[in-house]
Amino acid sequence: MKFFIDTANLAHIREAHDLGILDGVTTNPSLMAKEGIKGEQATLDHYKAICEIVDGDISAEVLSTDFDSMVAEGKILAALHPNIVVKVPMIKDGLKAIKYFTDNGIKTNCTLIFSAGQAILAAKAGATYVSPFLGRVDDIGWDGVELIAQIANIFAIQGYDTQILAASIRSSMHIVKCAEAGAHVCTCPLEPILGLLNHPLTASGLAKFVADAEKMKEIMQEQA
Ligand SMILES: O=P(O)(O)OC[C@H]1O[C@](O)(CO)[C@@H](O)[C@@H]1O
Repeated sequence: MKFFIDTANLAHIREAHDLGILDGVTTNPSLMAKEGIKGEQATLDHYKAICEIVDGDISAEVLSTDFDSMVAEGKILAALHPNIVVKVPMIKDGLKAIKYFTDNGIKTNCTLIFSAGQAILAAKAGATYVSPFLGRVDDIGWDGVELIAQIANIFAIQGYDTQILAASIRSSMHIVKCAEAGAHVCTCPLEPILGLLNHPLTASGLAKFVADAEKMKEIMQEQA
């Protein structure tokens, strides 16, 4: 499973990149706004800055919701860098835009996926990625991981090339569950990724190793 970071924060992107486990980045208008990015040129410049840090797929979302405007916006985004993936919402015009981009060699990420039916439509239109929103499905009392597993099963049976990008991930355990359920990619903020590092037995085991190493150093100094 690939790891994408879900943020527009350049420091967090650098930190995840420096861990050596980062395969790409996803952003959305809310995440861009959180970083204070306003206006078209500032937005395009920010995407370019992200592309300079990470050599992997970078999702950049269109803001409009009609076919012609989405195509126009997507072309501008895709022209920024070969790694840009145009993120398009799961609506009727979005589906048509995905087909258009696919036919013109532009990668897409179909966002706002909440059902297997929506994932099938996006795959049929040729989306590079579908983004089921696992956390938001959990929020309404349904099972987000089960949705990922259902889509993974359907895509395997049908032989779809579209990759499942598990989104709206809220915890380290969500990441592990997505890997088990067959997601090709998970995208989440830095914290759940860093959370995977932690285990109390690792912490107590390391404390003992460090203490014993100190004792060994003291003995070696005494003997020197
Ligand atoms: O429910 P949340 O935490 O706002 O997450 C929404 C998700 O939507 C996305 O836009 C999908 O890629 C991600 O940026 C994010 O994972």
